[in-house]
Amino acid sequence: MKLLGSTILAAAFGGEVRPRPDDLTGSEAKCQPDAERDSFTAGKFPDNFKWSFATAAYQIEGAWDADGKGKNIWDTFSQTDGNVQNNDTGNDACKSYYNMVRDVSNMKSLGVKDYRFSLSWARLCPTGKCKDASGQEKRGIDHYHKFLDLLIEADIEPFVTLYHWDLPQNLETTYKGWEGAQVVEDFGDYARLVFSEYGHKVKNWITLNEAEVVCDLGYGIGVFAPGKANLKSQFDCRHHTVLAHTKAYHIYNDEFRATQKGQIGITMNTDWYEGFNESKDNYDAAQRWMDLQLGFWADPIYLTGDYPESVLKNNNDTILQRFTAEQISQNKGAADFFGLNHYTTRLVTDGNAAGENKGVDYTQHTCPQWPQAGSEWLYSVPWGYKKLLTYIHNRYDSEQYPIYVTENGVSSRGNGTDFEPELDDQWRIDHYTGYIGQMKRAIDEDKANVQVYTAWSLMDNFEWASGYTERFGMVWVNFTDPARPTYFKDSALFYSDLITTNELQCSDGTNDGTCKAAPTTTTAQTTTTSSAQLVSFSALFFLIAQFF
Ligand SMILES: CCCCCCCCCCCCC/C=C/[C@@H](O)[C@@H](N)CO[C@@H]1O[C@H](CO)[C@H](O)[C@H](O)[C@H]1O
Repeated sequence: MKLLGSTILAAAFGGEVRPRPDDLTGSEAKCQPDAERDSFTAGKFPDNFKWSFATAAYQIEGAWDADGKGKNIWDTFSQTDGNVQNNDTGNDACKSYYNMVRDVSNMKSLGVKDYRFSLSWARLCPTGKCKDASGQEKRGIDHYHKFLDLLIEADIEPFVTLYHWDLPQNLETTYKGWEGAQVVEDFGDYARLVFSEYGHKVKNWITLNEAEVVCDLGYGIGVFAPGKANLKSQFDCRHHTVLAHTKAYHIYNDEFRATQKGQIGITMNTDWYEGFNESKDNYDAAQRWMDLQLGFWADPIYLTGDYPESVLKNNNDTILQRFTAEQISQNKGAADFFGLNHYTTRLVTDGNAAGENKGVDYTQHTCPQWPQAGSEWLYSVPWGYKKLLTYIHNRYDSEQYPIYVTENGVSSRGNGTDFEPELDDQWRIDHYTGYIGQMKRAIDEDKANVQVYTAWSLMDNFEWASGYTERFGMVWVNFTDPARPTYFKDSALFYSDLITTNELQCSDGTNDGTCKAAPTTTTAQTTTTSSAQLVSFSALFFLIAQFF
């Protein structure tokens, strides 16, 4: 493996480069290279460390109306013109519903031992109502039995996510989905069905994937399903996701744990938010972002049972429902591990508001030096990952709640076509090497108890509102060919090597324990995006950044 120059790295990330919202000049201290901060170590990982791949049902399965499956909110959203780039849908996606053997055999060839995937709620219970047999769909239930049997036969351990964004449409139509309190009960019934059906085959359960994205993008600004834009809807959704997780945890704990002997947790997503400089106001502003994006779920479950102080202080009870004393005691400690999805970093400044808004506002910034991936929001900043892991270790006690990294990865955009697959993704290997190296530092230097690392994703798939324009996979999928042939990218071989040896090599192939991070540079602006798109993406990001 060769260390590529940073210009190539930056250009190859996307092929087609996105507009950037950077407002920093790059001369700011935290944008500058820092040898100590940016270097990372190679070498062996702890024994029993698990290397996994992740996917999600709606993003890979297709077969959107096969075998009695009910419609879900992403079917509705993507089948409505104008919601997804190119009006792409997940109707067929990677056709994994029909290609279970292909997916398992790809993993087997790569030496994969652990695989995270999600169940489609509406495949098991078409209306979302799972309480009794009349609401359940046997063909859907049988499908996942077959898939689990294939995994087990291939010696691949399943990590199963119950909810990865595809809420049965009926629940959205009947009581506004995650806005309605009834969703907590219905999610509990769904969880009970899943544990009782599959609990003898599955020992690792993840209740919800990225509730923050579900609620903020789906109900708060409406760029994801179900496409609502309302502050109260967003916070009702947030509140109900905490309660839904806690409900499922206690069902597992009380009814299944003793016999099934598995573990259960939630997966939260967060960027690393770093004070722009050492000023206390900026440090506090960054902490407020951490509280809102991560602490909203992590504090109730792993710390106090209740929302972080800044969240309680800055949101009155007409917006944010408060937990009862009983709920607080049910929330606290309701997990066996700390599931984390992490992709990128932001610098934060305080809004400098006075009066009653003091300590409320903040602004995010990115450095022009940070290489941008194929997704506009994703900048490659490996040092932020180490800081985040250390923060989680200290604040949420990773000795008690081991950290399972359930997603980390990087996208390309526009490089290669289905007819000319771009399988040389050394830039992706360099990105993973940097992030995994910084994770190793957090483990070795700061004693963060990280036990699982999961790459997003096994294969290219339906990237939500971006459709098929962004590729996160280590396996290339030809979305034009009805047979959906797949090809290993170079990164798949890199990851396979990591799984087999449990040892990280530096990008230049050396392994003396001290790799130097690849220098970074501004992404080359060779965009082919139209100016109309530039305006809309910038506007969208302005909206997201200003939202809270
Ligand atoms: C014609 C209309 C086009 C509209 C285009 C809208 C684009 C919206 C972009 C929204 C920005 C998203 C920011 C969120 C980022 C991440 O937190 C989030 N995507 C992480 O979620 C996980 O990401 C994986 C890769 O993105 C993967 O998709 C997985 O399912 C998620 O768990």
